[in-house]
Amino acid sequence: TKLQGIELRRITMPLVAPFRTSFGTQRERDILLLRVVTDDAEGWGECVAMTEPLYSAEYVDAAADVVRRFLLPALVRRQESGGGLTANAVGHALAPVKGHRMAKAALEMAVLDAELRALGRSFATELGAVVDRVPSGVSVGIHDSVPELLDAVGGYLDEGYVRIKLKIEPGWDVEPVRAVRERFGDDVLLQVDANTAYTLADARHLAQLDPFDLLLIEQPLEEEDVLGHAQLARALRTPVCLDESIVSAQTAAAAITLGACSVINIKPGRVGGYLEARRIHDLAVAHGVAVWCGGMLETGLGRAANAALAALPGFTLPGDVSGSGRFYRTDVTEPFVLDDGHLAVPTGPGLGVAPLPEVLDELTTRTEWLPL
Ligand SMILES: O=C(O)CCC(=O)N[C@@H](C(=O)O)c1ccccc1
Repeated sequence: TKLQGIELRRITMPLVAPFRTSFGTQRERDILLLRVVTDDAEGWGECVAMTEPLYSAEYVDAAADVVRRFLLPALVRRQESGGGLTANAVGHALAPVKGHRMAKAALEMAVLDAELRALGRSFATELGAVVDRVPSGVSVGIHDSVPELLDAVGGYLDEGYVRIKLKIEPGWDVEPVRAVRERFGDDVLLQVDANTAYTLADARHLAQLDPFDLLLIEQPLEEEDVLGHAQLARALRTPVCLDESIVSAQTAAAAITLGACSVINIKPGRVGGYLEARRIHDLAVAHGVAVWCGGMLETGLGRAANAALAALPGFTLPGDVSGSGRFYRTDVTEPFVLDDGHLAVPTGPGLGVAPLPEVLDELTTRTEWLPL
């Protein structure tokens, strides 16, 4: 397919409630969307980078800049050298640029969406989905008090979410977990996410979570401390899951081999795209490591692609693939709505969803057309 140009579009979406994690509180999302126009179709990509580099080194202004100055020219060079621009070729064409995986993922996603729409094939079919609906877990932020947390958890369980993930940090960990277990019982699927907030010195403290039968503890240590996670895993009964540390199939292989994790949270943006996400899935399955699909407060565009990914056979744990209403009053696409604790995997060509023009225009803060 021949690329004609790319639109960079920034939208601002207010969150239905502040979302507090160990690295900060978010009240709105400033999102970069890419619209790729080819001879045959157009495709949408969503960059999951946040406004500030607090989750990882990427941030949305840098993503827009690296697309404009380095990633798009790399695609132009590839196209001018006669190489067809399929999604499979995008990763290779962008490889000389170091890092910026969320920006690369958004670009690959848009090219893949255009390619699949032209072929009339869904993301689910392309990626290898084996189910048509996926179980929805929900991520619950840090609250000001345990009663407020319990109200939030009760609300999500009433909505039908099949798994609860609690954000934790030093000073907000054992007590909220114990309170959730006491109020909602031992059968609720429950896990925690530290977003790198602890150190190895906290091992004995984190072992106090072992009696609560958690599915996993996610990314307790800093992203580069793979060996530390291997040591911590030996000190805990709760399975260790990695998020920020896993940026590629190569780092996933190393983490698994070093015993740093027994579960992996796959986020396509963090690893450079949906094709690399599938490689990590395949690798994890080969090693008997469970994977689940993480979330970055995506709009319905990223949510559609995540639901397709979460339908692959190795995604044996419920992911953070929540309904649109978890974060947004109005989604940029038709909203994803929980049905008996599950989301339907889109079946249409490409993402199977597209922005609603009037909503998109209302949310747009900036748009920029880059011709090739
Ligand atoms: O369901 C969702 O989309 C959010 C899930 C979630 O908690 N995401 C966290 C995370 O650390 O995984 C996050 C949110 C925003 C930005 C970075 C990270």
